[in-house]
Amino acid sequence: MSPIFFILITLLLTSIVWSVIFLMAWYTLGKKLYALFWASAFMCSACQWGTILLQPYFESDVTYWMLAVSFSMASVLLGTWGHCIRTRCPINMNYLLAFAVITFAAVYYFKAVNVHVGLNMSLYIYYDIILLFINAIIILKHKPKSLPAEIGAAVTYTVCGLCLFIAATIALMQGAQVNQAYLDLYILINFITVPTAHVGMAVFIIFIMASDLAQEMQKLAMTDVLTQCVNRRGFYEIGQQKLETQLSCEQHVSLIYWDIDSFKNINDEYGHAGGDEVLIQATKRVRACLNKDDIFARIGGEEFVILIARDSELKAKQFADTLRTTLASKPIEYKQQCIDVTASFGVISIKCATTQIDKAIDLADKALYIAKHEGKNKVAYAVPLN
Ligand SMILES: Nc1nc2c(ncn2[C@@H]2O[C@H](COP(=O)(O)OP(=O)(O)OP(=O)(O)O)[C@@H](O)[C@H]2O)c(=O)[nH]1
Repeated sequence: MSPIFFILITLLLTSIVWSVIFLMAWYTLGKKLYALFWASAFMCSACQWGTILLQPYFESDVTYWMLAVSFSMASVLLGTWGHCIRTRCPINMNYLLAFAVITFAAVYYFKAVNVHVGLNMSLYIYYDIILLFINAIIILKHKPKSLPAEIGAAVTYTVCGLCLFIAATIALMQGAQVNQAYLDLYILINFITVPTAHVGMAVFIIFIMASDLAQEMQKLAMTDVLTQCVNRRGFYEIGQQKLETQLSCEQHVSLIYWDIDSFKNINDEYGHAGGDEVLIQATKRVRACLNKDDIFARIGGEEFVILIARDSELKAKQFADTLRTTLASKPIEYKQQCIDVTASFGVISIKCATTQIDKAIDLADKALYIAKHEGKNKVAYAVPLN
């Protein structure tokens, strides 16, 4: 029996296994739609290898070829669709579908109407190659800093695309009729690279899903459930890093420590649920005033810190007063009742990138203590940390 038969059997079985794995990943890892697309992509791949294995049983060579071609194109298209969904890439899938239909029609034309072996063997592979390159770009471009799994997947897609490009070009070089020498070379390159690329792509996609999950978990571990702010642990982890980057970008950095005034009284008057609602609404109001890069953390019951960077020292200093007036501007509604809320603020300017964030928090906390002692609903400034 030809070794190609065994390679095809291996490809068929591994495609089925990958499809089942992606189906299970869809079920267990939060029913992400893109996992379903990848499961279908590998199922189409299995159908493609199955069709090739069953070639001797087809009465019409055109039917056999067009079926194998459609499974190959569907597999790459569904895989790409999955990546587009995961990365929220704005590519209009209708264009890729239309491109697939045109390629399919062209392959049919050169297979059944005006026979040209080189073209009917290579055109659909060129379609697959273009999609593989698109995949690599989508995966790398959607975030400023790609995950190692994404880099690995993009490299695998690119290498696979390049190998297929060589194989397709050799197939095309046959011209209108079969050329045995080119055909043998095509088969050699194809069957050396396809199994490795196949396994490589599947493993990297699984690795991407695991990395996404790890990132989600890490985000959850650093998020306060009630207010959706960063929690104490998260602030210590990202605050220091942020401080260094912002100061190196010549930004003016301030740390604001604030605390809702007489929160115990709010709890006593409106109950714990009322207190929780105040925390939620107050943080929403504050968040609406922040820039995208500011870090907003809840580090205690009704105590928060914000690390901001502004292009002038005055803006960075005055920002706490904007927050104070915003919070006090109107009462918070809770069960048809109005709760007046104010907060006190301690602010410290940080000028040196090596400043330890916990030292800055300590000094801002001392300033907050002064604001409380001066009658609450106030902003107090600590001596800047040089
Ligand atoms: N509703 C609610 N209350 C909380 C939460 N965490 C802490 N608290 C309450 O917040 C209150 C904080 O009270 P204090 O530390 O005395 O502070 P305060 O009443 O705001 O007084 P000042 O800070 O001096 O203005 C306590 O009664 C805590 O039980 C929470 O997640 N939800």
